Amino acid sequence: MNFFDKLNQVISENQSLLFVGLDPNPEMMPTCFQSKNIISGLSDWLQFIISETVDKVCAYKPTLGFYEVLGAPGLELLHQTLAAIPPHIPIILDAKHGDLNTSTIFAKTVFTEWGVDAITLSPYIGQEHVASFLVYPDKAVFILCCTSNSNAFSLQQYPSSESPFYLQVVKESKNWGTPEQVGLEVGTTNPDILSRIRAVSPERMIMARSIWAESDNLYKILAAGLTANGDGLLIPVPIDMLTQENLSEQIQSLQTQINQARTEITQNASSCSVWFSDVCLLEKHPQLDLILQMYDIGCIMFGNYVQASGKTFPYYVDLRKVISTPQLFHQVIKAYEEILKNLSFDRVAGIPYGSLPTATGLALRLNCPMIFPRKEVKAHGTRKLIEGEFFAGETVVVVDDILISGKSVMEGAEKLKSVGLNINDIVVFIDHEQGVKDRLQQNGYRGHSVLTMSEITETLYQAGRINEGQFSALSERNA
Ligand SMILES: O=c1ccn([C@@H]2O[C@H](COP(=O)(O)O)[C@@H](O)[C@H]2O)c(=O)[nH]1
Repeated sequence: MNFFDKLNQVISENQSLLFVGLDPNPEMMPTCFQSKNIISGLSDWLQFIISETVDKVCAYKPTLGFYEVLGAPGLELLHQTLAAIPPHIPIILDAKHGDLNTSTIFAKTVFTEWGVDAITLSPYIGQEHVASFLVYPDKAVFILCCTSNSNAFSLQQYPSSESPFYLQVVKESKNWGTPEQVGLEVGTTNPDILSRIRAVSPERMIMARSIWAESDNLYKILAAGLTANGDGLLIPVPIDMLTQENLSEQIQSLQTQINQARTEITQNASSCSVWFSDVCLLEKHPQLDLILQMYDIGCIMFGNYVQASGKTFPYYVDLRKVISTPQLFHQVIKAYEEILKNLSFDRVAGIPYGSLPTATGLALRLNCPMIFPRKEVKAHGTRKLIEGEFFAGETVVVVDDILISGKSVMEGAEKLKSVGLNINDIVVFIDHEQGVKDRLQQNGYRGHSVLTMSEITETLYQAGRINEGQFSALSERNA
C-alpha cells in the first residue's frame, strides 16, 4: 500500500485530518514528566501523546532535529518513539533534508531501516535530490514550499506578489512525482497563500504548518486549503495542546470542529466544477499517473493545429516535452520497454527528431544497439541515409511518439528497409486510432502502442483535468 493510500485509510477510519508532531523539546515538556533523566522524561511524554491521540489523528510527524540535538540517546529515543507508533498510522519524518550527496544513503536509512513512510525535503536541490527518495515505491515526500517565517518573505515572495517564488516551487515540484509520491508542506497563517497553492495544485496533499499563530483562522484555512472533496489537507495539532493533561478531549473537540467545518465548506462549494483528484468513476487506468503527469506538464494543447496530412485538429500532442522532466521520461521509457521486451529484434531505431531521445533511452536500458534513419540526407560528409552501425538482414524495431496517419513512421521504416533491414514491429507511445494500426498492418508492420487517444481522453475527463468542451475536442478525431 502506498503512503497516500495508508494515510487516506487512517483519515477515514479516525475521521481526522489532524497530525501530531512528536518532538522531544525539553523546553515544552510538561512539569509532570520532568525527571532526573531528561531522556526518560521526554520518552514518557511522547508515549503519553501517542496513547492519547492514536485514534484521533491520521499521522505522526517526528522532527529529526529535536532528536539529533540530544545526541546518541536522542537517536535511541527516536527509535523507541517510532516503535511505539502503531504500524497502520503513517509516519512523516520531518527532516527538511537538502543535501544531494547524502540523499541516497539517507533515503535508504529512513525508509528501509527506520521504517518511516514519508519525509519532508527542501526543494532547493531539485528533482535529482527528490528522485533518490522516490525510488522507494510505497514512500512519499513532502516538499517545503512555503514557511510562515517573516524573514523568508523576501525570498518566498520574489520577484513579485503576482508571481511569487513559492508558487514556482509548487509548480516545479508537481513535475517531480505523482500526487501519490509528492505532497506539499505549507507553513502559513495566511489563507490567501494557501488558496493560491490549492488553485495550482488541486490534486496534491498539503501538510499545513504554523497555522495557529493567528486565532480564529481555522475556518478560513480549511476553506482555502481543502480540496473540493473536503480532503487533501493535513492539520497540525497545536503544540500547546500537547502539554495539556486532557489532551485526548482537546483533540476530540478540535477534530469535531474541523469535521463540522469540512462538511459546511464542501456543502457550500460550487457544484459546477468538482475536482476528482484520485477518484475515477470508471475503472482506474493502469497508466493513470503517466497520463496525468503528461497532461500536467503541458503535452496536450488545445487550439487549431494543422497536421502533416493537411487536416486541422483542435488539439496537438507534444510528447517532446517529456524529455525535460526526467522522472516522467523515465516512466515513459519503462512503458515502451514493457512492449519491446516481448518483441524480437537486433537493433532499435528512433524516428527523428522527436523519438531519438526515446530510442536512446531504450537502447541504453535494453543494452541494444541503436540506429536511426536521417530526416534529410546531407549534401556533404558521409551522406548517409542511416546513422549508426548495422548489417543487412538484421531486424530492427522502430519507435516513434504518436501515430496520426502513420506516414512519418512508415517513411522512416522504408528508409531502413531500403538498406536491407527487416522491420516487423513499430512501437509508439500514443495511437491516435482511426484505423492507423490497420494501415500499418496493410503495409506489413505490426503496430503497438502504450496508450490510445481514447484512453487518454477518458482518463483526463474522469480525473477532472479536462472539461466537457476539451473532452469533445479530443474526441473529435473520431468524427
Ligand atoms: O498531435 C500531434 C500530431 C502529430 N505529431 C507529429 O506527427 C507525427 C505523426 O503524424 P503522422 O501523420 O502519423 O505522420 C509524429 O511523429 C509527430 O512528430 C505530433 O507530435 N503531435
